[in-house]
Amino acid sequence: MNIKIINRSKNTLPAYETLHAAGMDMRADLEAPVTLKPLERKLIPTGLFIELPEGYEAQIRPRSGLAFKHGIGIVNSPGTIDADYRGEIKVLLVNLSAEDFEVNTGDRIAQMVVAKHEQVQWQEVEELGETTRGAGGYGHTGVG
Ligand SMILES: O=c1ccn([C@H]2C[C@H](O)[C@@H](COP(=O)(O)OP(=O)(O)OP(=O)(O)O)O2)c(=O)[nH]1
Ligand SMILES: [Mg+2]
Repeated sequence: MNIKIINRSKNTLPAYETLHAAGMDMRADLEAPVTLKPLERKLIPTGLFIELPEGYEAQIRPRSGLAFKHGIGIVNSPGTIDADYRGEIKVLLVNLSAEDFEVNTGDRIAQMVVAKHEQVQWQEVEELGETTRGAGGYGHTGVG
């Protein structure tokens, strides 16, 4: 499917890095390099603006390589880009390592997955359907 995009960044458009990749890598678009100190979070601009069709969202997800090698995560992971959002897509990185982490323009800082979603209407009732699980949760089936 085609999705309208405005690219005001210094980077090429986000792209799937492999044939069947779910996510397109997103690159930082900065005036100057940004340093994230340990436990610091910063909103990183991408210079990208998109127009998703109704019924679609874009999820901004972390990259596992950055997470594993440098402890870099996304605070609100997965970030949600609404179909009616017309602002710049930004990525809220956090440094969960003990070392400073520098972000430069062009660095692949996150990945974007475009997904379908439903919008539901509530049907308010007094009782819900019975199940074997019932209200059990938070590990009630055990760990082993
Ligand atoms: O990682 C993200 C998450 C959100 N957004 C943009 C697109 C999204 O449509 C909008 C609002 O995001 P969200 O609903 O998660 O934030 P909110 O705190 O509920 O703000 P709002 O009251 O504007 O909905 O911000 C981003 O650019 N990056
Ligand atoms: Mg919101």
